[in-house]
Amino acid sequence: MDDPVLLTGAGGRVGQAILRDLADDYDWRLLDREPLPKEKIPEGVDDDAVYVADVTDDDAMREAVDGVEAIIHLAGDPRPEAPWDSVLRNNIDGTHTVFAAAVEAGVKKVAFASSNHAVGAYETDDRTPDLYRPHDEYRLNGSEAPRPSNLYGVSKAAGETLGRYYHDHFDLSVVCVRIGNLTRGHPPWNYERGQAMWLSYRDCAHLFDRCLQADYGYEVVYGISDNERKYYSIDRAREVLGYDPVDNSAEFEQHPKNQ
Ligand SMILES: NC(=O)C1=CN([C@@H]2O[C@H](COP(=O)(O)OP(=O)(O)OC[C@H]3O[C@@H](n4cnc5c(N)ncnc54)[C@H](O)[C@@H]3O)[C@@H](O)[C@H]2O)C=CC1
Ligand SMILES: O=C1O[C@H](COP(=O)(O)O)[C@@H](O)[C@H](O)[C@H]1O
Repeated sequence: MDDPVLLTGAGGRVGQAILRDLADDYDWRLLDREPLPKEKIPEGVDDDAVYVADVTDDDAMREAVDGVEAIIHLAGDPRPEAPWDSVLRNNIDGTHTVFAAAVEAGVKKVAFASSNHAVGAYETDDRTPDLYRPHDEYRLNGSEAPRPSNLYGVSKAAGETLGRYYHDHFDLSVVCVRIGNLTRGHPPWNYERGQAMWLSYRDCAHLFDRCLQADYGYEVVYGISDNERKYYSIDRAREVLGYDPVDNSAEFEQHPKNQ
């Protein structure tokens, strides 16, 4: 990719996982509403490529996307318990502003950070906890309709729909990644749901790298490692994006203290 890539929410966990492995692979433009401390900015990223801005600010977003080839849009309120006023502003309005600025500037593709919480209500009482265990064969594959767990999940489903709209009407390539549970170093201990949807840092960076490199129209994929316990299929991410994860939460089943 010759032209810059804009990373919104660059100072957060997902943004930092991406930059940890891909710092040297792209001409990054980093955006976050919080000023990024030095240690969060990779060497080689100039000060003028770092934007302190809110994604709901139309003018700031217009400036940030000018000349950009692709966007990884992560900025937003990531809390499953986030209240409506926050997800409405940061997640829905912010995502609309990013997509609108993208099409106006002729950006080619946007990878949008959606969430497992867009589909959390598939985890019904009769399916759980078996759903989280290796023997269970139930799979969500990305073609199912959203069934949000909470208002945060509603905001992610809205982001996916905005992506569909901007793809269908403006030919923007959009991939919505329903990210599972990004945890550094190992999956969450004593949390079967978290182990089933674990996304390791290196698989996260690889997945978003594939989102930048692959050709697609509009896609919804799951962003998890190749966990034995999975109830999200990663087949579509493999087929369309060439995603080839290396981690599996089963390799970390026991807390080191209990081994
Ligand atoms: N960490 C995870 O396991 C998962 C994360 N996601 C999604 O991935 C994205 C990133 O999540 P994390 O890195 O975990 O969150 P985080 O809270 O660590 O990072 C989010 C970053 O976005 C910035 N931000 C928030 N609102 C903003 C706004 N209006 N304008 C500009 N910047 C803003 C924050 O300052 C922060 O640096 C979020 O959209 C979240 O919903 C989805 C599923 C799982
Ligand atoms: O979307 C998100 O999902 C993960 C996993 O959800 P959890 O309810 O099982 O913890 C969450 O950790 C993350 O903060 C959130 O953005």
